[in-house]
Amino acid sequence: MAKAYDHLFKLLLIGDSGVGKTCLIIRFAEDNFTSTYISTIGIDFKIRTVDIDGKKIKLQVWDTAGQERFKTITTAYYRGAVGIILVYDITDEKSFENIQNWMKSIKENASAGVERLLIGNKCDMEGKRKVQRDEAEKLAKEHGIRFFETSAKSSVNVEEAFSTLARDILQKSSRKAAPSSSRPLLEPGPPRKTGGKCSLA
Ligand SMILES: Nc1nc2c(ncn2[C@@H]2O[C@H](COP(=O)(O)OP(=O)(O)OP(=O)(O)O)[C@@H](O)[C@H]2O)c(=O)[nH]1
Repeated sequence: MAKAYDHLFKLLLIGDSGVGKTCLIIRFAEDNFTSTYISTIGIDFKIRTVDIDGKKIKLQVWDTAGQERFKTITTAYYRGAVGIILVYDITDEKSFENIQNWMKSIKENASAGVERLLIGNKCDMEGKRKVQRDEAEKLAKEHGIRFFETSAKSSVNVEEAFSTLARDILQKSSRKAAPSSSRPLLEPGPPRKTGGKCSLA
């Protein structure tokens, strides 16, 4: 029987407790949202297969608990991920400041070539915004990664963020598989654009 997918990518979402990691995954995998907050215990995952540039990509998306007490369990999952999404909440300054710590955690625990992406979630709450978009853009640029403002609630940029990460991983893996005359894996890629403006002002 033909394989149901061409590639399997393991993705991981990390970030402070309450920023919306679970909701982003539920929006992406099930196109659903609930405002009831049930904090993740340890780790969980959901699956969705997407079509990227004619390839079937099965995304296994791991949801980690943001609470400090689960750190030993969650960091054990970093190593197997090919992509990590760092999430903060645009209405919570502290969650943005902590992105530096989450970056450090990736450096300490993830595989060297892991593809990263930064998300500022809850962009439907413009009136309560504490983190300016340009601050986050600057941070993303410093780390050479892409950035999206999303809303799991209003379904803004969620699809775009996940498929952009999947596409970047796919392109990286095909460059890796290509003959040595092609661009080396570690050479910086083309300038990285950040995601479109969160349309909910
Ligand atoms: N307004 C708004 N609320 C959101 C959004 N995403 C999540 N929330 C709410 O924020 C709260 C926390 O969401 P979760 O997805 O459980 O947060 P988490 O990051 O998984 O939290 P932990 O499991 O504790 O790490 C819930 O009450 C959600 O309904 C969003 O895009 N907009």
